[in-house]
Amino acid sequence: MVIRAENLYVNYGEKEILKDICLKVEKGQVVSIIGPNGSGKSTLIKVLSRCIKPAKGNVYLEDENILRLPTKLVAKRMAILPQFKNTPNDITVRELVSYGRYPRLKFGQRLGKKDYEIIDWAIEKTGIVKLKDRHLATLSGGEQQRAWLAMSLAQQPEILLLDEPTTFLDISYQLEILQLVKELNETLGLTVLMVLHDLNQAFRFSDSILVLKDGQIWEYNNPNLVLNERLLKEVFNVKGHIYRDEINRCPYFIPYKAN
Ligand SMILES: Nc1ncnc2c1ncn2[C@@H]1O[C@H](COP(=O)(O)OP(=O)(O)OP(=O)(O)O)[C@@H](O)[C@H]1O
Repeated sequence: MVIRAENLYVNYGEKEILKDICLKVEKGQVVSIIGPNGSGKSTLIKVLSRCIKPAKGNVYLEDENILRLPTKLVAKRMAILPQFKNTPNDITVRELVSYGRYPRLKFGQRLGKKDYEIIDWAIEKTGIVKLKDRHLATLSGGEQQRAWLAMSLAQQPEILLLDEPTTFLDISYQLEILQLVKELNETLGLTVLMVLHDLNQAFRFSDSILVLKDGQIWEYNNPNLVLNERLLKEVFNVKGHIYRDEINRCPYFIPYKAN
């Protein structure tokens, strides 16, 4: 397996946010983290990518404790697209995407031909060729989101951690981004962990679903086993009609409010 978390606890001040999280993610899997607002999804992504330290427990990348690995090595293997990004105003899209290559450069080394080819590949893959010379600050939220994803791809990671990658995107780009993530998973063997709010998209694009409720794992299983009336009621406080999408071979539901 590529990522393993053992008995993770995360606190913010006195408040316990994540409690006793144990999970394994196998190489080449797409795992979506779902759960209500405030259930700890972003915190889990942050602790798995060592943006924050756990109060207790450990995260392993293969068999190495992530806290003991050099930052550059972690950045070579893992790219993270956070929910909130500090968007620099004065750089172009292509410059942003090029930052993805820096973990791969040696001290003092400049970007070379191969780096620029990968930068252009990432720009093309995310459909932002026409935007590449624009300043980031002039782009719409969705366009910026694709530029950030391109930067993550330029990193050529083995593991991609995405926190709500479809925020700000219209439905067409939501599907395009998720299809792209799935394609990269299938063609490059990329392991993907992402937070998704759209449950039906999570069921469609993931091998496994990790459900968080009140900072604990409520369920971690394949979409067919995760989606049921109990999930909708106990975790999301809705009712729903559950169906099967035979084209995409996944379950989906149409929700309605309980009361
Ligand atoms: N830096 C922080 N300091 C204090 N509390 C925090 C901090 N970051 C998050 N929290 C709290 O931790 C809890 C979990 O937050 P987190 O962002 O992980 O949830 P989430 O499931 O991603 O939520 P959402 O679906 O709304 O994005 C929330 O109660 C939040 O208010």
